Amino acid sequence: MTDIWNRLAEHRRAQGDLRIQALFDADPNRAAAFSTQADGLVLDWSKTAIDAAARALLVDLAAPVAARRDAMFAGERINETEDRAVLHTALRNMDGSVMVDGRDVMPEVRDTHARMRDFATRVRDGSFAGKGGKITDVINIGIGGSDLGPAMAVRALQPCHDGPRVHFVSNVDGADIADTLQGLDPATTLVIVASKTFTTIETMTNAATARDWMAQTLTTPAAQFAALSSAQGKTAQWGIDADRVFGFEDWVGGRYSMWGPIGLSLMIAIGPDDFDQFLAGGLAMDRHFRSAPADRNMPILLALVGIWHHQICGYGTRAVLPYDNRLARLPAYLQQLEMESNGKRVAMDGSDLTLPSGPVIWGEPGTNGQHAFYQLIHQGTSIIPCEFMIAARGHEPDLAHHHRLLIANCLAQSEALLRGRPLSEARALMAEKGLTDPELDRQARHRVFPGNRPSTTLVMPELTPFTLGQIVALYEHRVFVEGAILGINSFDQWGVELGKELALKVAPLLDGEPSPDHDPSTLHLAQLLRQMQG
Ligand SMILES: O=P(O)(O)OC[C@H]1O[C@](O)(CO)[C@@H](O)[C@@H]1O
Repeated sequence: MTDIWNRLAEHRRAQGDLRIQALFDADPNRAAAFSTQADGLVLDWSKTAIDAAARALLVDLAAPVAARRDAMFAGERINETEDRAVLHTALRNMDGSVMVDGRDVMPEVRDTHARMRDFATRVRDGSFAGKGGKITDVINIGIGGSDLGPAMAVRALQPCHDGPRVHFVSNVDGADIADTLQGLDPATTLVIVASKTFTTIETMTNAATARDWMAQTLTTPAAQFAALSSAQGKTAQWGIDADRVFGFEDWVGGRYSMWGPIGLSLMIAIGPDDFDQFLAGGLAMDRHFRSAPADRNMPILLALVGIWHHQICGYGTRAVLPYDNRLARLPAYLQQLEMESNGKRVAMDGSDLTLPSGPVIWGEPGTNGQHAFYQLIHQGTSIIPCEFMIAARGHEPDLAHHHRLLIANCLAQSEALLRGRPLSEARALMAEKGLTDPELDRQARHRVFPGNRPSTTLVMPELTPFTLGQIVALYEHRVFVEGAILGINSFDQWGVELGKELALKVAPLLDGEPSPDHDPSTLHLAQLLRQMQG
Protein backbone atom coordinates (compact mmCIF):
# COMPACT_ATOMS: atom_id res chain seq x y z
CA MET A 1 0.00 0.00 0.00
CA THR A 2 2.76 2.46 0.94
CA ASP A 3 4.20 1.89 -2.50
CA ILE A 4 0.91 2.86 -4.19
CA TRP A 5 0.58 6.00 -2.03
CA ASN A 6 4.15 6.96 -2.95
CA ARG A 7 3.53 6.35 -6.64
CA LEU A 8 0.36 8.44 -6.52
CA ALA A 9 2.20 11.29 -4.81
CA GLU A 10 5.00 11.03 -7.37
CA HIS A 11 2.49 10.97 -10.23
CA ARG A 12 0.84 14.10 -8.88
CA ARG A 13 4.23 15.83 -8.64
CA ALA A 14 5.03 14.77 -12.19
CA GLN A 15 1.77 16.30 -13.42
CA GLY A 16 3.29 19.69 -12.52
CA ASP A 17 1.04 22.45 -13.78
CA LEU A 18 -1.11 20.11 -15.87
CA ARG A 19 -4.45 21.63 -16.82
CA ILE A 20 -7.54 19.43 -16.70
CA GLN A 21 -8.52 20.92 -20.05
CA ALA A 22 -5.45 19.26 -21.56
CA LEU A 23 -6.81 15.86 -20.57
CA PHE A 24 -10.00 16.61 -22.53
CA ASP A 25 -7.93 17.82 -25.50
CA ALA A 26 -5.92 14.60 -25.46
CA ASP A 27 -8.90 12.26 -25.17
CA PRO A 28 -12.11 13.18 -27.00
CA ASN A 29 -13.85 10.32 -25.16
CA ARG A 30 -12.81 11.52 -21.69
CA ALA A 31 -16.25 12.70 -20.53
CA ALA A 32 -17.76 9.24 -21.14
CA ALA A 33 -14.68 7.31 -20.04
CA PHE A 34 -14.58 9.12 -16.69
CA SER A 35 -18.33 8.77 -16.03
CA THR A 36 -19.98 5.92 -14.18
CA GLN A 37 -23.61 4.88 -14.01
CA ALA A 38 -25.67 2.87 -11.53
CA ASP A 39 -29.40 2.22 -12.09
CA GLY A 40 -30.02 5.54 -13.82
CA LEU A 41 -27.71 7.64 -11.62
CA VAL A 42 -24.67 9.03 -13.44
CA LEU A 43 -21.47 10.34 -11.86
CA ASP A 44 -19.25 12.44 -14.14
CA TRP A 45 -15.78 12.78 -12.63
CA SER A 46 -14.02 13.82 -15.80
CA LYS A 47 -13.47 17.43 -14.63
CA THR A 48 -10.64 16.34 -12.32
CA ALA A 49 -6.92 15.96 -12.92
CA ILE A 50 -7.21 12.19 -12.59
CA ASP A 51 -5.74 10.74 -15.77
CA ALA A 52 -5.63 7.09 -16.85
CA ALA A 53 -2.44 6.39 -14.88
CA ALA A 54 -3.79 8.02 -11.69
CA ARG A 55 -7.04 6.12 -12.10
CA ALA A 56 -5.19 2.81 -12.32
CA LEU A 57 -3.17 3.58 -9.18
CA LEU A 58 -6.26 4.73 -7.28
CA VAL A 59 -8.12 1.57 -8.22
CA ASP A 60 -5.16 -0.44 -6.87
CA LEU A 61 -5.51 1.49 -3.63
CA ALA A 62 -9.06 0.12 -3.30
CA ALA A 63 -7.82 -3.50 -3.16
CA PRO A 64 -8.61 -3.96 0.60
CA VAL A 65 -12.20 -2.73 0.19
CA ALA A 66 -13.80 -5.92 -1.18
CA ALA A 67 -12.90 -8.12 1.80
CA ARG A 68 -14.03 -5.53 4.33
CA ARG A 69 -17.22 -4.86 2.37
CA ASP A 70 -18.06 -8.58 2.33
CA ALA A 71 -17.33 -8.80 6.06
CA MET A 72 -19.75 -5.91 6.69
CA PHE A 73 -22.57 -7.45 4.69
CA ALA A 74 -21.94 -10.82 6.36
CA GLY A 75 -22.51 -9.34 9.82
CA GLU A 76 -18.93 -9.59 11.11
CA ARG A 77 -17.98 -7.27 13.98
CA ILE A 78 -16.06 -4.79 11.88
CA ASN A 79 -16.76 -1.93 14.33
CA GLU A 80 -13.95 -3.16 16.52
CA THR A 81 -13.74 -0.37 19.09
CA GLU A 82 -17.38 -0.95 20.01
CA ASP A 83 -17.28 -4.67 19.23
CA ARG A 84 -20.33 -4.46 16.96
CA ALA A 85 -21.48 -5.63 13.57
CA VAL A 86 -22.40 -2.93 11.02
CA LEU A 87 -25.64 -3.91 9.35
CA HIS A 88 -27.69 -0.86 8.42
CA THR A 89 -27.82 -2.46 4.95
CA ALA A 90 -30.06 -5.19 6.44
CA LEU A 91 -32.73 -2.54 7.09
CA ARG A 92 -33.22 -2.00 3.35
CA ASN A 93 -33.07 -5.62 2.26
CA MET A 94 -36.09 -7.43 3.62
CA ASP A 95 -35.31 -10.75 1.87
CA GLY A 96 -33.14 -13.55 3.09
CA SER A 97 -31.35 -13.95 6.36
CA VAL A 98 -28.40 -12.25 8.05
CA MET A 99 -26.69 -14.01 10.91
CA VAL A 100 -25.28 -12.10 13.88
CA ASP A 101 -23.76 -14.28 16.60
CA GLY A 102 -25.48 -17.32 15.12
CA ARG A 103 -28.96 -15.70 15.12
CA ASP A 104 -30.89 -14.65 12.02
CA VAL A 105 -31.74 -10.99 12.67
CA MET A 106 -34.03 -10.60 9.68
CA PRO A 107 -37.34 -11.88 11.15
CA GLU A 108 -37.18 -9.09 13.76
CA VAL A 109 -36.21 -6.47 11.15
CA ARG A 110 -39.20 -7.52 9.02
CA ASP A 111 -41.50 -7.53 12.04
CA THR A 112 -40.45 -4.00 13.08
CA HIS A 113 -40.83 -2.76 9.52
CA ALA A 114 -44.36 -4.23 9.35
CA ARG A 115 -45.23 -2.57 12.68
CA MET A 116 -43.91 0.76 11.41
CA ARG A 117 -46.03 0.43 8.25
CA ASP A 118 -49.08 -0.37 10.31
CA PHE A 119 -48.55 2.53 12.72
CA ALA A 120 -47.76 5.03 9.97
CA THR A 121 -50.87 3.96 8.07
CA ARG A 122 -53.03 4.37 11.17
CA VAL A 123 -51.61 7.83 11.91
CA ARG A 124 -52.20 8.85 8.29
CA ASP A 125 -55.76 7.51 8.01
CA GLY A 126 -56.81 8.67 11.47
CA SER A 127 -57.38 5.26 13.06
CA PHE A 128 -54.64 6.26 15.49
CA ALA A 129 -55.90 9.62 16.70
CA GLY A 130 -55.03 12.17 19.36
CA LYS A 131 -57.39 13.30 22.09
CA GLY A 132 -58.61 16.01 19.69
CA GLY A 133 -58.98 13.76 16.62
CA LYS A 134 -56.85 12.96 13.60
CA ILE A 135 -53.14 13.74 13.99
CA THR A 136 -52.33 16.97 12.16
CA ASP A 137 -48.70 17.41 13.28
CA VAL A 138 -45.84 15.07 14.10
CA ILE A 139 -42.74 16.28 15.98
CA ASN A 140 -39.59 14.19 15.70
CA ILE A 141 -37.38 14.95 18.70
CA GLY A 142 -33.84 13.68 18.17
CA ILE A 143 -30.35 14.92 17.34
CA GLY A 144 -27.46 13.89 15.10
CA GLY A 145 -28.29 10.64 13.38
CA SER A 146 -31.72 10.62 15.01
CA ASP A 147 -32.59 13.91 13.30
CA LEU A 148 -30.45 14.81 10.29
CA GLY A 149 -31.41 11.89 8.03
CA PRO A 150 -35.21 12.09 8.36
CA ALA A 151 -35.12 15.91 8.46
CA MET A 152 -33.11 15.98 5.23
CA ALA A 153 -35.34 13.37 3.55
CA VAL A 154 -38.67 14.86 4.63
CA ARG A 155 -37.62 18.13 3.03
CA ALA A 156 -36.19 16.42 -0.06
CA LEU A 157 -39.37 14.47 -0.73
CA GLN A 158 -41.86 17.27 -0.18
CA PRO A 159 -43.70 16.47 -3.45
CA CYS A 160 -44.60 13.04 -2.01
CA HIS A 161 -46.08 14.43 1.20
CA ASP A 162 -49.67 13.45 1.79
CA GLY A 163 -49.57 12.82 5.52
CA PRO A 164 -49.63 15.14 8.54
CA ARG A 165 -47.14 18.01 8.83
CA VAL A 166 -43.79 16.83 10.20
CA HIS A 167 -41.51 19.01 12.36
CA PHE A 168 -38.03 18.38 13.73
CA VAL A 169 -36.63 19.53 17.05
CA SER A 170 -32.99 18.83 17.80
CA ASN A 171 -31.21 21.71 19.54
CA VAL A 172 -31.16 21.94 23.33
CA ASP A 173 -31.59 25.68 22.79
CA GLY A 174 -35.15 26.20 24.07
CA ALA A 175 -35.78 28.37 21.03
CA ASP A 176 -36.00 25.26 18.87
CA ILE A 177 -38.83 23.58 20.72
CA ALA A 178 -40.55 26.85 21.65
CA ASP A 179 -40.72 27.94 18.01
CA THR A 180 -41.93 24.51 16.93
CA LEU A 181 -44.68 24.19 19.53
CA GLN A 182 -46.04 27.62 18.74
CA GLY A 183 -49.35 27.25 16.96
CA LEU A 184 -49.56 23.45 17.39
CA ASP A 185 -52.51 21.81 19.10
CA PRO A 186 -51.35 19.25 21.69
CA ALA A 187 -54.59 17.32 21.20
CA THR A 188 -53.74 16.54 17.56
CA THR A 189 -49.94 16.28 17.83
CA LEU A 190 -47.89 13.09 17.89
CA VAL A 191 -44.42 13.33 19.48
CA ILE A 192 -41.80 10.84 18.33
CA VAL A 193 -38.79 10.62 20.62
CA ALA A 194 -35.94 9.36 18.45
CA SER A 195 -32.85 8.32 20.35
CA LYS A 196 -30.84 5.18 19.94
CA THR A 197 -29.55 5.39 23.51
CA PHE A 198 -32.52 7.25 25.05
CA THR A 199 -30.03 9.14 27.21
CA THR A 200 -28.91 11.99 24.93
CA ILE A 201 -29.31 15.12 27.03
CA GLU A 202 -30.62 17.36 24.25
CA THR A 203 -33.28 14.86 23.19
CA MET A 204 -34.41 13.93 26.69
CA THR A 205 -34.61 17.62 27.71
CA ASN A 206 -36.72 18.46 24.65
CA ALA A 207 -38.89 15.37 25.13
CA ALA A 208 -39.59 16.37 28.77
CA THR A 209 -40.52 19.89 27.64
CA ALA A 210 -42.87 18.47 25.00
CA ARG A 211 -44.47 16.22 27.60
CA ASP A 212 -45.00 19.17 29.96
CA TRP A 213 -46.55 21.13 27.09
CA MET A 214 -48.96 18.28 26.36
CA ALA A 215 -49.74 17.75 30.03
CA GLN A 216 -51.20 21.26 30.20
CA THR A 217 -54.07 20.01 28.00
CA LEU A 218 -54.04 16.22 28.16
CA THR A 219 -54.22 13.97 31.19
CA THR A 220 -52.18 11.20 29.54
CA PRO A 221 -49.59 12.83 27.29
CA ALA A 222 -47.64 9.57 26.92
CA ALA A 223 -50.57 8.23 24.86
CA GLN A 224 -49.48 10.60 22.07
CA PHE A 225 -45.81 9.70 22.29
CA ALA A 226 -43.93 7.11 20.26
CA ALA A 227 -40.28 6.09 20.73
CA LEU A 228 -37.54 4.95 18.36
CA SER A 229 -34.71 3.41 20.30
CA SER A 230 -32.49 0.44 21.04
CA ALA A 231 -32.96 1.04 24.78
CA GLN A 232 -36.42 -0.39 25.26
CA GLY A 233 -36.20 -0.53 29.06
CA LYS A 234 -35.75 3.23 29.14
CA THR A 235 -38.71 3.88 26.84
CA ALA A 236 -40.90 1.89 29.24
CA GLN A 237 -39.73 4.06 32.16
CA TRP A 238 -41.01 7.00 30.14
CA GLY A 239 -44.46 5.38 30.11
CA ILE A 240 -44.53 4.93 26.34
CA ASP A 241 -46.68 1.94 25.42
CA ALA A 242 -44.65 -0.92 23.88
CA ASP A 243 -47.00 -0.83 20.86
CA ARG A 244 -45.56 2.53 19.95
CA VAL A 245 -41.92 1.65 20.59
CA PHE A 246 -39.90 0.71 17.53
CA GLY A 247 -36.57 -0.84 18.38
CA PHE A 248 -33.38 -1.51 16.54
CA GLU A 249 -30.16 -3.19 17.48
CA ASP A 250 -26.72 -1.87 18.27
CA TRP A 251 -25.48 -2.88 14.81
CA VAL A 252 -27.26 0.15 13.36
CA GLY A 253 -25.07 3.24 13.86
CA GLY A 254 -26.87 6.53 14.59
CA ARG A 255 -25.81 8.25 11.35
CA TYR A 256 -26.74 5.16 9.33
CA SER A 257 -30.13 4.65 10.92
CA MET A 258 -32.71 6.44 8.79
CA TRP A 259 -33.59 3.23 6.94
CA GLY A 260 -35.27 1.70 9.99
CA PRO A 261 -37.33 3.06 12.89
CA ILE A 262 -35.50 6.41 12.85
CA GLY A 263 -37.20 6.92 9.47
CA LEU A 264 -40.70 6.70 10.99
CA SER A 265 -41.39 10.43 10.62
CA LEU A 266 -40.47 10.16 6.93
CA MET A 267 -42.72 7.14 6.53
CA ILE A 268 -45.61 9.02 8.11
CA ALA A 269 -45.01 12.03 5.82
CA ILE A 270 -44.73 10.21 2.49
CA GLY A 271 -46.49 6.92 3.22
CA PRO A 272 -45.15 3.37 3.59
CA ASP A 273 -45.09 2.62 -0.15
CA ASP A 274 -42.93 5.61 -0.99
CA PHE A 275 -40.75 4.80 2.03
CA ASP A 276 -40.26 1.32 0.57
CA GLN A 277 -39.15 2.98 -2.67
CA PHE A 278 -36.52 4.86 -0.64
CA LEU A 279 -35.34 1.49 0.73
CA ALA A 280 -35.37 0.04 -2.80
CA GLY A 281 -33.06 2.84 -3.98
CA GLY A 282 -30.64 2.07 -1.12
CA LEU A 283 -30.77 -1.64 -1.91
CA ALA A 284 -30.08 -0.98 -5.60
CA MET A 285 -26.93 0.94 -4.61
CA ASP A 286 -25.92 -1.91 -2.26
CA ARG A 287 -26.18 -4.38 -5.13
CA HIS A 288 -24.15 -2.12 -7.39
CA PHE A 289 -21.52 -1.64 -4.67
CA ARG A 290 -21.26 -5.39 -4.12
CA SER A 291 -21.09 -6.43 -7.76
CA ALA A 292 -19.61 -3.68 -9.98
CA PRO A 293 -15.88 -3.92 -10.69
CA ALA A 294 -13.85 -1.28 -8.84
CA ASP A 295 -13.21 0.83 -11.94
CA ARG A 296 -16.96 1.13 -12.58
CA ASN A 297 -18.15 1.07 -8.98
CA MET A 298 -19.74 4.42 -8.11
CA PRO A 299 -19.11 4.49 -4.32
CA ILE A 300 -15.53 3.27 -4.82
CA LEU A 301 -14.84 5.84 -7.54
CA LEU A 302 -16.44 8.69 -5.59
CA ALA A 303 -14.25 7.78 -2.60
CA LEU A 304 -11.14 7.54 -4.79
CA VAL A 305 -11.80 10.97 -6.31
CA GLY A 306 -12.09 12.31 -2.73
CA ILE A 307 -8.81 10.62 -1.73
CA TRP A 308 -7.08 12.04 -4.80
CA HIS A 309 -8.19 15.54 -3.88
CA HIS A 310 -7.64 15.43 -0.13
CA GLN A 311 -4.85 12.97 0.64
CA ILE A 312 -2.89 13.33 -2.62
CA CYS A 313 -3.51 16.92 -3.79
CA GLY A 314 -3.89 18.30 -0.24
CA TYR A 315 -7.16 20.19 -0.76
CA GLY A 316 -8.54 20.66 2.75
CA THR A 317 -12.29 20.86 2.21
CA ARG A 318 -14.95 19.64 -0.20
CA ALA A 319 -18.13 21.50 -1.15
CA VAL A 320 -21.39 19.60 -1.75
CA LEU A 321 -23.56 21.71 -4.03
CA PRO A 322 -26.96 20.22 -4.81
CA TYR A 323 -28.80 22.15 -7.49
CA ASP A 324 -32.08 21.24 -5.84
CA ASN A 325 -33.59 23.46 -3.19
CA ARG A 326 -35.22 20.45 -1.53
CA LEU A 327 -31.75 19.00 -0.88
CA ALA A 328 -30.93 22.01 1.28
CA ARG A 329 -30.26 19.80 4.32
CA LEU A 330 -28.10 17.30 2.42
CA PRO A 331 -24.79 19.06 3.18
CA ALA A 332 -25.61 19.06 6.93
CA TYR A 333 -26.59 15.40 6.74
CA LEU A 334 -23.35 14.56 4.94
CA GLN A 335 -21.32 16.54 7.45
CA GLN A 336 -22.32 14.10 10.15
CA LEU A 337 -22.12 11.04 7.90
CA GLU A 338 -18.63 11.86 6.63
CA MET A 339 -16.99 13.85 9.42
CA GLU A 340 -18.27 11.78 12.35
CA SER A 341 -17.29 8.62 10.46
CA ASN A 342 -13.86 9.49 9.10
CA GLY A 343 -12.70 12.49 11.14
CA LYS A 344 -10.19 10.41 13.11
CA ARG A 345 -6.47 10.53 13.82
CA VAL A 346 -5.99 6.96 15.02
CA ALA A 347 -6.12 3.94 12.72
CA MET A 348 -8.07 0.77 13.37
CA ASP A 349 -5.03 -0.92 14.92
CA GLY A 350 -4.44 1.92 17.42
CA SER A 351 -1.51 3.48 15.57
CA ASP A 352 -1.41 7.14 14.55
CA LEU A 353 -2.86 7.76 11.12
CA THR A 354 0.00 8.59 8.77
CA LEU A 355 -2.29 10.24 6.20
CA PRO A 356 -4.80 13.06 6.68
CA SER A 357 -8.22 11.88 7.87
CA GLY A 358 -11.41 12.67 5.94
CA PRO A 359 -11.83 16.31 4.82
CA VAL A 360 -14.13 19.11 5.97
CA ILE A 361 -17.48 18.90 4.14
CA TRP A 362 -19.67 21.93 3.62
CA GLY A 363 -22.16 23.33 1.14
CA GLU A 364 -25.44 24.93 0.24
CA PRO A 365 -27.87 24.42 -2.58
CA GLY A 366 -27.31 26.14 -5.90
CA THR A 367 -28.07 28.69 -7.09
CA ASN A 368 -28.05 30.41 -3.66
CA GLY A 369 -24.41 29.57 -2.98
CA GLN A 370 -23.40 31.26 -6.23
CA HIS A 371 -24.36 34.60 -4.73
CA ALA A 372 -22.49 33.93 -1.51
CA PHE A 373 -19.33 31.83 -1.32
CA TYR A 374 -18.66 30.88 -4.95
CA GLN A 375 -16.47 33.99 -5.20
CA LEU A 376 -13.92 32.19 -3.03
CA ILE A 377 -14.34 28.91 -4.94
CA HIS A 378 -13.56 30.66 -8.23
CA GLN A 379 -10.94 33.20 -7.21
CA GLY A 380 -9.78 32.40 -3.67
CA THR A 381 -6.33 31.02 -2.94
CA SER A 382 -7.63 27.63 -1.73
CA ILE A 383 -8.74 25.01 -4.19
CA ILE A 384 -12.07 23.48 -3.20
CA PRO A 385 -13.22 20.40 -5.08
CA CYS A 386 -16.96 20.75 -5.74
CA GLU A 387 -19.61 18.06 -5.95
CA PHE A 388 -22.51 19.26 -8.06
CA MET A 389 -25.85 17.41 -8.15
CA ILE A 390 -28.69 17.99 -10.56
CA ALA A 391 -31.92 16.26 -11.66
CA ALA A 392 -32.96 16.17 -15.32
CA ARG A 393 -36.57 16.90 -14.38
CA GLY A 394 -38.04 19.12 -11.69
CA HIS A 395 -41.34 18.57 -9.92
CA GLU A 396 -43.06 21.72 -11.12
CA PRO A 397 -44.27 21.15 -14.70
CA ASP A 398 -45.60 24.69 -14.89
CA LEU A 399 -42.19 26.05 -13.95
CA ALA A 400 -40.05 24.18 -16.48
CA HIS A 401 -38.29 27.42 -17.37
CA HIS A 402 -36.99 27.60 -13.77
CA HIS A 403 -35.57 24.12 -14.06
CA ARG A 404 -33.92 24.95 -17.39
CA LEU A 405 -32.14 27.85 -15.71
CA LEU A 406 -31.21 25.70 -12.73
CA ILE A 407 -29.54 23.11 -14.98
CA ALA A 408 -27.82 25.82 -17.01
CA ASN A 409 -26.38 27.37 -13.84
CA CYS A 410 -25.16 24.03 -12.52
CA LEU A 411 -23.37 23.18 -15.76
CA ALA A 412 -22.05 26.73 -16.16
CA GLN A 413 -20.42 26.66 -12.73
CA SER A 414 -18.49 23.46 -13.32
CA GLU A 415 -17.49 24.74 -16.77
CA ALA A 416 -16.32 28.06 -15.32
CA LEU A 417 -14.29 26.23 -12.67
CA LEU A 418 -12.66 24.12 -15.37
CA ARG A 419 -11.97 26.80 -17.99
CA GLY A 420 -11.45 29.91 -15.96
CA ARG A 421 -10.75 33.17 -17.76
CA PRO A 422 -7.14 33.98 -18.72
CA LEU A 423 -5.60 37.42 -18.43
CA SER A 424 -5.70 37.88 -22.22
CA GLU A 425 -9.51 37.53 -22.22
CA ALA A 426 -9.87 39.77 -19.20
CA ARG A 427 -7.69 42.40 -20.88
CA ALA A 428 -9.78 42.23 -24.05
CA LEU A 429 -12.93 42.81 -21.98
CA MET A 430 -11.38 45.88 -20.33
CA ALA A 431 -10.15 47.18 -23.68
CA GLU A 432 -13.72 46.91 -25.01
CA LYS A 433 -14.75 49.18 -22.17
CA GLY A 434 -12.23 51.74 -23.37
CA LEU A 435 -9.63 51.28 -20.62
CA THR A 436 -5.95 51.68 -21.34
CA ASP A 437 -2.87 50.57 -19.41
CA PRO A 438 -1.92 50.74 -16.58
CA GLU A 439 -5.57 50.96 -15.41
CA LEU A 440 -6.59 48.30 -17.97
CA ASP A 441 -4.09 45.84 -16.55
CA ARG A 442 -5.02 46.58 -12.95
CA GLN A 443 -8.73 46.09 -13.63
CA ALA A 444 -8.17 43.04 -15.83
CA ARG A 445 -6.24 41.19 -13.12
CA HIS A 446 -9.28 41.30 -10.83
CA ARG A 447 -11.32 39.67 -13.59
CA VAL A 448 -9.02 36.69 -14.14
CA PHE A 449 -10.34 33.25 -13.16
CA PRO A 450 -7.50 30.74 -12.73
CA GLY A 451 -9.79 27.82 -13.67
CA ASN A 452 -8.43 24.27 -13.54
CA ARG A 453 -10.49 23.76 -10.40
CA PRO A 454 -11.88 20.23 -10.06
CA SER A 455 -15.49 19.16 -9.73
CA THR A 456 -17.74 16.13 -10.13
CA THR A 457 -21.38 16.15 -11.20
CA LEU A 458 -23.99 13.62 -10.09
CA VAL A 459 -26.97 13.48 -12.42
CA MET A 460 -30.31 11.86 -11.60
CA PRO A 461 -33.48 11.63 -13.69
CA GLU A 462 -35.63 13.18 -10.94
CA LEU A 463 -35.44 13.52 -7.16
CA THR A 464 -37.70 10.65 -6.03
CA PRO A 465 -37.73 8.37 -2.98
CA PHE A 466 -35.80 5.83 -5.07
CA THR A 467 -33.08 8.23 -6.23
CA LEU A 468 -32.76 9.71 -2.74
CA GLY A 469 -32.22 6.17 -1.42
CA GLN A 470 -29.53 5.64 -4.04
CA ILE A 471 -27.77 8.89 -3.13
CA VAL A 472 -27.79 8.26 0.63
CA ALA A 473 -26.48 4.71 0.19
CA LEU A 474 -23.89 6.00 -2.33
CA TYR A 475 -22.48 8.38 0.28
CA GLU A 476 -22.65 5.78 3.05
CA HIS A 477 -20.55 3.41 0.96
CA ARG A 478 -18.24 6.19 -0.13
CA VAL A 479 -17.47 6.83 3.55
CA PHE A 480 -16.98 3.10 4.06
CA VAL A 481 -14.50 2.87 1.16
CA GLU A 482 -12.55 5.90 2.34
CA GLY A 483 -12.38 4.44 5.86
CA ALA A 484 -11.29 1.03 4.58
CA ILE A 485 -8.50 2.57 2.48
CA LEU A 486 -7.27 4.88 5.25
CA GLY A 487 -7.54 2.11 7.85
CA ILE A 488 -10.11 4.05 9.91
CA ASN A 489 -13.04 2.55 11.82
CA SER A 490 -15.86 4.61 10.25
CA PHE A 491 -18.46 3.38 12.73
CA ASP A 492 -17.47 4.72 16.14
CA GLN A 493 -17.50 8.37 17.29
CA TRP A 494 -15.37 8.71 20.42
CA GLY A 495 -14.58 12.30 19.50
CA VAL A 496 -18.01 13.50 20.63
CA GLU A 497 -17.67 12.18 24.17
CA LEU A 498 -15.33 14.62 25.94
CA GLY A 499 -17.47 17.67 25.23
CA LYS A 500 -20.57 15.85 26.47
CA GLU A 501 -18.82 14.90 29.73
CA LEU A 502 -17.50 18.40 30.32
CA ALA A 503 -20.90 20.01 29.66
CA LEU A 504 -22.20 18.14 32.69
CA LYS A 505 -19.29 19.46 34.78
CA VAL A 506 -19.59 23.03 33.48
CA ALA A 507 -23.34 23.29 34.20
CA PRO A 508 -22.88 23.71 38.02
CA LEU A 509 -20.58 26.71 37.38
CA LEU A 510 -23.58 28.50 35.94
CA ASP A 511 -25.35 28.09 39.27
CA GLY A 512 -22.36 29.68 41.01
CA GLU A 513 -20.97 26.46 42.43
CA PRO A 514 -17.18 26.68 42.75
CA SER A 515 -15.23 24.10 40.81
CA PRO A 516 -11.43 23.93 40.63
CA ASP A 517 -11.35 21.63 37.62
CA HIS A 518 -11.68 24.20 34.87
CA ASP A 519 -9.23 26.36 32.99
CA PRO A 520 -9.13 30.10 33.80
CA SER A 521 -10.77 31.11 30.51
CA THR A 522 -13.75 28.81 31.05
CA LEU A 523 -14.15 30.04 34.65
CA HIS A 524 -13.92 33.64 33.44
CA LEU A 525 -16.55 33.10 30.70
CA ALA A 526 -18.93 31.31 33.07
CA GLN A 527 -18.62 34.16 35.58
CA LEU A 528 -19.15 36.76 32.85
CA LEU A 529 -22.30 35.02 31.61
CA ARG A 530 -23.65 34.77 35.14
CA GLN A 531 -23.05 38.50 35.64
CA MET A 532 -24.79 39.29 32.36
CA GLN A 533 -27.78 37.21 33.48
CA GLY A 534 -28.11 39.76 36.28
O1 LIG B 1 -29.72 8.61 18.96
P1 LIG B 1 -28.96 9.10 20.16
O2 LIG B 1 -28.51 7.98 21.03
O3 LIG B 1 -29.79 10.11 20.91
O4 LIG B 1 -27.66 9.80 19.65
C1 LIG B 1 -27.71 10.92 18.82
C2 LIG B 1 -26.39 11.22 18.18
O5 LIG B 1 -25.39 11.41 19.17
C3 LIG B 1 -24.18 10.83 18.73
O6 LIG B 1 -23.96 9.65 19.43
C4 LIG B 1 -23.00 11.70 18.99
O7 LIG B 1 -23.21 13.02 18.72
C5 LIG B 1 -24.40 10.54 17.25
O8 LIG B 1 -23.57 9.58 16.74
C6 LIG B 1 -25.83 10.15 17.29
O9 LIG B 1 -26.38 10.13 16.02
